[in-house]
Amino acid sequence: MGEALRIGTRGSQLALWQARWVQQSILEQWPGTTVELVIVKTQGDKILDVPLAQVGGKGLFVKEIEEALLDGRIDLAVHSMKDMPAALPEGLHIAAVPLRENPLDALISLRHASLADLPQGARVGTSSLRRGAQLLHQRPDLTIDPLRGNVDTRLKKLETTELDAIVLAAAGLTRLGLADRITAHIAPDIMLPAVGQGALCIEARNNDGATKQLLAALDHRPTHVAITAERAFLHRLEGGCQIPLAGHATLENDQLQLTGLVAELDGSRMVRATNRGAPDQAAALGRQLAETLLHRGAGEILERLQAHAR
Ligand SMILES: NCc1[nH]cc(CCC(=O)O)c1CC(=O)O
Repeated sequence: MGEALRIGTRGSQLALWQARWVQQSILEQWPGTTVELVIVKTQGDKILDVPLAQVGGKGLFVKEIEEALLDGRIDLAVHSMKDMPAALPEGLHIAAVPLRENPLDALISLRHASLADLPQGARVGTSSLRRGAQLLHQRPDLTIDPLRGNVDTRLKKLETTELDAIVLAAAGLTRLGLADRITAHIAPDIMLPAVGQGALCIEARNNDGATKQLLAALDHRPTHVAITAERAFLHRLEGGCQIPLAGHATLENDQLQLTGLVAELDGSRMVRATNRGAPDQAAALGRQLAETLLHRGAGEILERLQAHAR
């Protein structure tokens, strides 16, 4: 191969770790390839003091990298799957989904051993509507405080503020070599993960057959199938505003199982359901689960949230 393959990534430590991991994996699969990283600065990295829900949502981290991909400044993009909106821009596709890291959320506390051990009225840091609503559903006595910034910044706030605990994705901590900071993993029946949590998304141009073929070697089919179900579920429910929404699929013994939920911001209502089916029906399974939730009251929750956002 003549020219270098350019991987586009954000500049955060976690994003760089993920991009380097993809770079290594490409080199292992295709020795002799030249692969370089191109750091793309995004608005999301510049605005760190405002809740993500107020500054344009999660698409913020992704859009500018996708523009670089569409412009041909990079050949592939590496994202956290969790940060990907359900719809991709015209001309781009998910070329590979590597093996998923631990998908669960983690509680980090300097003084308490688990969520159940937090004292009455404890303060928990998270800016995620999904985490806040599920925490309050389980423990209405808790106070949820906003918490943004990269993983290091958030961990530091545990030491410098009055927070009793914070919640972060186990995957990000593990990748950064910080798994020893995890106090307890939170079981999915208490804290259902975000759609895509723990997985990577490798995105490429539809018209770039060579890169597509090269990246196919990095795909982990069971993870990709689970992600397909989760993202079809997301696609039906994702609207104009941020909502407390979670979705997690697993593939075991060739059976796909998808659980999803939509909650009220304060956790007072939660609509949750599980759907099972064949892996080749992943997208249909996700759409069906969304319809089930809408029928069971998620529609009213979404309408109220949308009215609230206007
Ligand atoms: N919200 C930001 C974000 N996007 C991806 C991860 C890392 C975990 C993952 O890849 O799912 C994180 C940090 C976190 O939620 O703790």
